[in-house]
Amino acid sequence: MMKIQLALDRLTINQAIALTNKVVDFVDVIEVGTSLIKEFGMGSVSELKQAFPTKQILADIKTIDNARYELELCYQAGADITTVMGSAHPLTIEQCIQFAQANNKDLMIDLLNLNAHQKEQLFANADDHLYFCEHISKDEQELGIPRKKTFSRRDDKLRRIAIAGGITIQTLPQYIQQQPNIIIVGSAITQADDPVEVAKELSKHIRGADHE
Ligand SMILES: O=C(CO)[C@H](O)[C@H](O)COP(=O)(O)O
Repeated sequence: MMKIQLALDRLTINQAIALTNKVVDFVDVIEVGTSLIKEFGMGSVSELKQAFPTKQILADIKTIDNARYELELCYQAGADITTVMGSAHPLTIEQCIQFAQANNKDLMIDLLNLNAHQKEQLFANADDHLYFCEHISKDEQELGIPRKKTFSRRDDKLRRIAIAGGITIQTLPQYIQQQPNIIIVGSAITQADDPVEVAKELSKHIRGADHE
C-alpha cells in the first residue's frame, strides 16, 4: 500500500497534536517537522509519540553531521524513523545507516538539491529500511520554481521512495503516477480550512493507489 505521511511544521506542539487527532485515521506516518524540532526541541518528538504511540513517528531532524548523537536523541524521544541529508559527508550517511540498523529503525535520506550522479551513489545503499526522499524545498516552492520529474517507479523498483514538497490534492495525480512508497503532505493539510476533508480525500487516493 502506498502510504501518506503528515508533515507537521510551523505549529506549536499542542496545535500539532490537536490537528493530528482530527486526521490520524487518514495518515500512516506522522512527521515531526524540522521547524517543530528547531523551535521546541526533542520534546516535540516525545510528545507526539506519547500522543500517538501506535503510529510511526518520523523525526525530520535533517542530520548533516554528528550522526549518532542526533539519532540517539531522536530514538530516546521515541522516533521510529529519522532523516539525514543526502548532501552530508558519506561517512555521516554510513553512520546513520549503521546506527539505524543497530536500533531496528528506518532511515530516510533527503535528496534535496542532489544531482542524478549523487543520487545514484546513494541508491547503492538501498534496503527495506531505507527511504529516499525526492524533496523540493519550501524556498523553491515559495519562489515558484517548478519541480522536475525526478524518478520513475518502473526503473526504480528496488528502492523505497518518498516524495515531498508542496503536494496538494490538485497536484497529487502526477505523484501517484510515479508510484512512490510514501507521499508526504504538510501545508495542504495543516493550512486547510477543513483539514479532515483534505486528509480524507488525499488518503483515499494515496492508499487506494495501485502500487507494486
Ligand atoms: O521537509 C519538509 C520541509 O523541509 C516538509 O516535510 C515537506 O516540505 C512537506 O511539507 P509541505 O507539504 O508543506 O511542503
